[in-house]
Amino acid sequence: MIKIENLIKEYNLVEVVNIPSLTFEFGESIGLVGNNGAGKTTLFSMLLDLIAPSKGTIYSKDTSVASSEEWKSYTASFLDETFLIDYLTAEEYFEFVGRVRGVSVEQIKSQVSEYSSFFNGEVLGQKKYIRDFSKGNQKKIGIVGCFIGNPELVVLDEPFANLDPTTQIRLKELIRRKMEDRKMTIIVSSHDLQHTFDISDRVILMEKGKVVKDVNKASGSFDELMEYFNQ
Ligand SMILES: Nc1ncnc2c1ncn2[C@@H]1O[C@H](COP(=O)(O)OP(=O)(O)OP(=O)(O)O)[C@@H](O)[C@H]1O
Repeated sequence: MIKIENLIKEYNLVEVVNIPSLTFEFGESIGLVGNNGAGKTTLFSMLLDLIAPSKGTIYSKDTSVASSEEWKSYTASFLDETFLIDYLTAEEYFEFVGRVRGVSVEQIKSQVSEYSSFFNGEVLGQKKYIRDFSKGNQKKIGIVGCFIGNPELVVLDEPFANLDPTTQIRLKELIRRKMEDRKMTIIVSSHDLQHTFDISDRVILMEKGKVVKDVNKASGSFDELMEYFNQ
């Protein structure tokens, strides 16, 4: 579904991403891990055409994301709270996102209601603007907004950060449920190795802009990744 070719991003002549070749298959759940500054967010930003690569191309369904808008119709992402519209209530935001994705108001309401346990009573019916929610609840709104309309590709940057332990566990269940029928590709970056391993078919480890490990959960082991971080 996603094909990365000869991708380089430089800032001030320093390479922060250098990925010669990488593919993500449709229906895969991919975890992206790596220490601070490894290049995870920069990679996501290029995948979502928020920044331009210095060299190379990212293809989504064989079309370059930098030269077409086609991928936007089946892709949803939440990198941080700047992706939200903070002067809307949560309900207004979901309605806005749903309308953009061609989902009817009734369907939006019904889809959003599926996440009531994830929201834990703190998001719906609060009569407050997104900017007035806590960071964790803003994150919940952003994550659920991604799933409205069941896009084919979901990109989440550090979705576990700022969430309380109960919500982290519920998020893992939610992602696993979403992946059950393999009709979605999910790419998640995280500093939480255990959570990443729990929800991913494949874990990719980045270091200084490069992919240094690409572990398939079926054949690789969690210990293999832990060893890297224990050095
Ligand atoms: N606009 C920019 N100008 C200069 N350097 C940048 C810019 N954006 C990112 N970088 C650098 O690129 C490198 C990769 O940053 P990036 O945010 O992608 O890492 P990350 O893996 O997401 O890190 P973290 O886990 O801390 O969020 C870092 O060294 C960062 O300082």
